Amino acid sequence: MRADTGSKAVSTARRQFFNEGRPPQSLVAEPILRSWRRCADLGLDNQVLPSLVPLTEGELRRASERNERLRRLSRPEIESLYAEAMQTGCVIILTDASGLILESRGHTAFASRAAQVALRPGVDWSESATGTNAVGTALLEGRPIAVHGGEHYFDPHGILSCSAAPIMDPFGRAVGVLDLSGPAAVDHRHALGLVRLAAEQIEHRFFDDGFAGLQVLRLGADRALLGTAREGVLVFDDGRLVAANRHGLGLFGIDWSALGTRSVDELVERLPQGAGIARMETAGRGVLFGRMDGEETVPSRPRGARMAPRGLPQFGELLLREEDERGLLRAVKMIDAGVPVLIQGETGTGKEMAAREVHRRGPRAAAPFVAVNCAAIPETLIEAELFGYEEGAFTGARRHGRKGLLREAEGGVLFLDEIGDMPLSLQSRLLRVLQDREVLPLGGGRPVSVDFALVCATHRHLKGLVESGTFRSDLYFRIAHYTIELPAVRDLPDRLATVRELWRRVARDERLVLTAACEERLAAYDWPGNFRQLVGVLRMLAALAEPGQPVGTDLLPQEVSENARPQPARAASDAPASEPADLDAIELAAMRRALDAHGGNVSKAARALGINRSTLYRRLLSTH
Ligand SMILES: Nc1ncnc2c1ncn2[C@@H]1O[C@H](COP(=O)(O)OP(=O)(O)OP(=O)(O)O)[C@@H](O)[C@H]1O
Repeated sequence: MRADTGSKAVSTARRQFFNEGRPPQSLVAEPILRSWRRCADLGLDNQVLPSLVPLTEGELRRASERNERLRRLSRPEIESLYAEAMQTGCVIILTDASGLILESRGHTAFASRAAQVALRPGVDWSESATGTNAVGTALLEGRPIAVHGGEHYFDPHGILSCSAAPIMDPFGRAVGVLDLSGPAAVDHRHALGLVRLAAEQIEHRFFDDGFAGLQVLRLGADRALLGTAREGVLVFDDGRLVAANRHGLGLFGIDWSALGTRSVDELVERLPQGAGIARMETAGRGVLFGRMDGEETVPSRPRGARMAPRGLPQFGELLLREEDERGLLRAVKMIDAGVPVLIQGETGTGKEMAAREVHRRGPRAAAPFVAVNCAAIPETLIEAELFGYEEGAFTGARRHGRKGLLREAEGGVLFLDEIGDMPLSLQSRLLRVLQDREVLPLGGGRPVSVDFALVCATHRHLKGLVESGTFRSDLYFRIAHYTIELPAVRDLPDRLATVRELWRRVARDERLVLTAACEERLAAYDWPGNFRQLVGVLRMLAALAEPGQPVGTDLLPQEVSENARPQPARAASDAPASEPADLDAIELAAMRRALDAHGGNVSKAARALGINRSTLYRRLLSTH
């Protein structure tokens, strides 16, 4: 249990530990105290924050490249936590295995405060460099941890409240840390649960790439967990356990040290044969359900994740309107014919997802998809990033020069996100490349011919930018031959169905349900951050949900529950979601009212309604 980390208890603990040199008695949690001791042993002075010099842009880029897989697998979780971060004024941080911050996303106001205490990309947050902190301490302790305010070793870090979970690869190595950090003054009670769950999802994704030639067993005490991130995964090489996730190890009460030493028959009587789920007898752990990964039998992604939802048009994983689906199918043909595609839409409407899917379906699928966010790269660097440079082109240039992203997209698709933010000078250079199909690297050298298909995206009104003179009209006409406008969530024709489908994907457990009222509020909200924000909120609800206990409106972020536009038609209650006939809805509403009138006493409400207690229970709890 967490010790009382109220500021008074922590101040007393700090005084005892740092000023009086004696161990504080149960005023801070054991892991925090252990960490303080480690830092003191290293000779760190809690009042003097060491100067933490961030990596240079180039060094950080190389560190990011080395961690490309971690970043790729973490991206969906970071996207999902983004909504939470924006609502609670936090930032999401991804670090490498040593605690070096690779990425930080979220609330800009807090991000700039955090940067003042060096909580920003390129800085080392290992415990030995930065004292007790969620990232470094989670890495050393090997488990998720929250560090609030004064629990940080260094005094200036008292402004932070951070929750972090290490990300373990299938071989039990910590490959990074996911962290949610915010102001110490705000109560971030769900943060630790959210990062723990997100880290679990990322760890599960490590198994998606497959283990050629090895036997991958997916198992759980409940067959419904198979195919979700909560399933156990064990990988055997010639009968020996060589890789696993935490759940798989937990099912047998073993840890990572079992890798390489345990054999399959020490764990299960025999592996499931053939396709489908089998009951498995285990050595001393009762009956489990399991199935083997096989080419045709077991999809590596969660079951049903790609199933077309009833009546909702889809393009890959994107939910959209029928006309958009048709438009994107045409975009694949455009790419094939060498015509650039422009995708417009508000933030979070799936522009990048759409571009990736267009690439995946097109003739260039086997070649790279290179995404460049024109708004995220500093103006001074974007030219070098895009066009590459020769050795010694400018101070700080790499020894052997750099190829540039345009050439890295050779044969594939170049995705220029936020093209509306591209500086005018670069627009002319890009236009020249598109006309000549040649790139001239910075610092001279010979022009190099390039072959890539171009997909651009923007949330801005590009035509308006042309009219105001901030976007070149000739470039506009070059890239906007074929334009698609992705819809905002509020413009979708069936928002309830969209909410339900996204919930099905996010919850991945049929026992997790939303009440009808909750669904309706979600469908009625305007979602300025569109799908990204909606998916983020659904993930948060899924993290809080308990199987069999419908998630009600009380768990919705205030912003959503207060600003949902009232839906006409049926009166929604906080009873489990279903698609009731009107009579059902009326009946449920009556039951709700009776319950309210009797202070939640089911016996009294049943009596007032003239039905028996078990009928009322059943009716209220039924999900269909
Ligand atoms: N149409 C959609 N259907 C389902 N999920 C979506 C859709 N669009 C976006 N998402 C979700 O939102 C996240 C963000 O999507 P994406 O990055 O493609 O949006 P974007 O329009 O490129 O955003 P931005 O303009 O901010 O860069 C995705 O990871 C996904 O979870």
